[in-house]
Amino acid sequence: MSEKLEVAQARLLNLVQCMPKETVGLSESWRRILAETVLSDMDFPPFDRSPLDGYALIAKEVTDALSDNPVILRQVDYVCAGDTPHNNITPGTACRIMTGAPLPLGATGVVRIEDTISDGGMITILDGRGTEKNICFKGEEIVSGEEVIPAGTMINAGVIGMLAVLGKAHICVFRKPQVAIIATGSEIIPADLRLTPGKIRNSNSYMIGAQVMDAGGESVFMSNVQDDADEIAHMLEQASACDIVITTGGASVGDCDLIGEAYKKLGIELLFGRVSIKPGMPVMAGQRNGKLYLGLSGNPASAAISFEQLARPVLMKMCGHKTWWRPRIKAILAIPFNKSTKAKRFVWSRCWQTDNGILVEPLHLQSNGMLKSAMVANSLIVIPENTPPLPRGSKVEAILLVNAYNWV
Ligand SMILES: Nc1nc2c(c(=O)[nH]1)N[C@H]1C(S)=C(S)[C@@H](COP(=O)(O)OP(=O)(O)OC[C@H]3O[C@@H](n4cnc5c(N)ncnc54)[C@H](O)[C@@H]3O)O[C@H]1N2
Ligand code: MOO
Repeated sequence: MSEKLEVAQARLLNLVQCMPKETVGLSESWRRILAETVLSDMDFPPFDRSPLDGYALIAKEVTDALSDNPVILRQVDYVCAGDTPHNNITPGTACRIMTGAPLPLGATGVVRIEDTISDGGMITILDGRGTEKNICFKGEEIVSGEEVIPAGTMINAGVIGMLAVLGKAHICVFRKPQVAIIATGSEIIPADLRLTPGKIRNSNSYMIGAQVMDAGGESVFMSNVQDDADEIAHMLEQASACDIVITTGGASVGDCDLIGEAYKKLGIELLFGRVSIKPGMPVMAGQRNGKLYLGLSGNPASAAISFEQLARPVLMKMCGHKTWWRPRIKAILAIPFNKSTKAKRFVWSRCWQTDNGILVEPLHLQSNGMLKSAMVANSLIVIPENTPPLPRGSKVEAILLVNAYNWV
């Protein structure tokens, strides 16, 4: 009996929790998930500053200044970014100021350098309009005490920059789950070896390893093993120091499909043995002492889809993400999809925006042993169970193969 996908997902998600916390340096924090809410202990900017290279002055003195009606001021100071002003601005005076430098006391605006002429310490203002807007005010972005970044945020480039602004050189994040990856199959050889008759190179470990990293986990590559239940059990045991153990191959019903037998040998309790999806139906999950074991199909495209649907949400939860699911869109089939669908089907596809909505095109090669479509897909069409062939123009749902962090 095949488990329904949603039931299988719920069972796995119930089994795992968010990882413990650890502290990392800022430069190692990209793509990690914040485990603390970050407060600011200061205003930002920390002082009123100039957004321009120009002259700080009293704005209302130059409001009407134009080239045929210039205002002449006396320069009393000079301040670069990193300096502090020495003199206050009083009526009739100005301070030459650089971008990012603190505004002198008394200044209420800045005129850009291109709108001035400097001659012997006297500054002619040729255009003073809008001068009062040329100030970045203390605290205009962040006020002291503010909660700037909530726990659970994924640290993208913007967040990393903000953490530096706030002086957070070390931050508390959730540990990355370690995922052991074992390719099983007597036909499998490492990617760097010459092919001999009957053998194929192990592509699954590399592909699943990349999917693990994309979901925020750390891939631990174990040696490949032959179709031998004792050998598989031995490798599973070795791998069980990791947080999750994923195998590929041997998940179906053939004489050489021995993952189930290896689970039995180790006392791993089977959670389910098949899931009602195409591709990826042969996929098993087990648990021992609260640790999750996932047996993905050997067929690369099936393994990739099972990983997407079952392992990825689990890893997203363990990593501390608030959203475990990729974004979904409604789209229109650009070409027919001629197969009928019994079990829920995921179809590698490309979608694009048009003036009349989003169109989506199933890719040509969809076989469970092929990877060409997975290389170029930007989406997966989701076809519900018991759906007849779909004509061009049908409305379908698709999962976007992008990360949802900035989407919802
Ligand atoms: N009688 C039945 N036979 C099959 C069924 C079924 O329901 N009844 N299901 C089919 C489906 S669907 C799939 S998918 C496969 C799944 O088989 P396994 O998960 O047991 O995987 P294997 O047999 O070990 O390998 C399948 C295929 O993938 C190649 N492979 C395996 N490992 C790798 C790797 N690391 N890198 C690249 N390619 C790999 C392997 O050589 C096989 O060609 O079962 C069907 N059969
Ligand atoms: O279920 Mo198999 O994984 O169709 O391709």
